[in-house]
Amino acid sequence: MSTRQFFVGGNWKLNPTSVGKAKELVEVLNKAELDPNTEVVISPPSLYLIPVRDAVSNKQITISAQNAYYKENGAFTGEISSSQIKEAGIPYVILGHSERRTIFHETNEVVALKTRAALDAGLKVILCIGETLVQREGGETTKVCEGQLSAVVKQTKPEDWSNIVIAYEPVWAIGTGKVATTAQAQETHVDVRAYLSTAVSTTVASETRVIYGGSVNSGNAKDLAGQQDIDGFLVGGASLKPEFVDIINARK
Ligand SMILES: O=C(CO)COP(=O)(O)O
Repeated sequence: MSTRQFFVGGNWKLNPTSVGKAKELVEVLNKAELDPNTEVVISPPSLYLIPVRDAVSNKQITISAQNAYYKENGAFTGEISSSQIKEAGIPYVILGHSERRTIFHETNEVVALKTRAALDAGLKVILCIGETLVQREGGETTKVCEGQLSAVVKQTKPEDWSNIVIAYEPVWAIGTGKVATTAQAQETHVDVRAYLSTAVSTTVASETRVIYGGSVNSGNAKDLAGQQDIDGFLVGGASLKPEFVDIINARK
């Protein structure tokens, strides 16, 4: 097994519907017995970042924003910046989630600029990549993931990668109940490492955590977590349920 620490993130997306419910989710985690070897990160909507930060009592759990703009300040109505997130004591930001790419039209280049800005502000980045069903069926998975990564490679130096976790999230598996098979996920993770090895360095390829996202639940997490190149998960729907604890403990 590698020295890469197992990482489980809960991407709450635009959930739950009140700060009280957000605190209830935190309470479940505060009381749970979590595998001390897993890094646990929860990502509430921006408005709940600070109350959730304050509600977390288990030091093993840290917080992530779900997005950040690449400008530090200015006339950008509706945006928040990485430096504001950092100042609020939030260590992580998710960037390039497929919902941002698809619904909000974020290009590879915009995601790369956001990554650069987040790293410059001192945040750690959960960088999401992944192909659509049409792209997978067209045999383009590797090409698509490499394109998404190469835009970020252009904006970064090898040393930046210790602050990046790559989340491979095939779009066809997100929120659909169709999880990638362990073989499909493992194969793409190997391809991601092969790409990093040539585009950045062999050290970055072997040390960067590559986690999987897309319909992960307590029933499939153990099998996926047993794969050599799957270093954890980014969980959507199941991170809002008590089974999130079982996913955190998938390697226990
Ligand atoms: O998008 C995801 C995590 O970022 C995955 O969502 P689901 O776990 O709901 O499929």
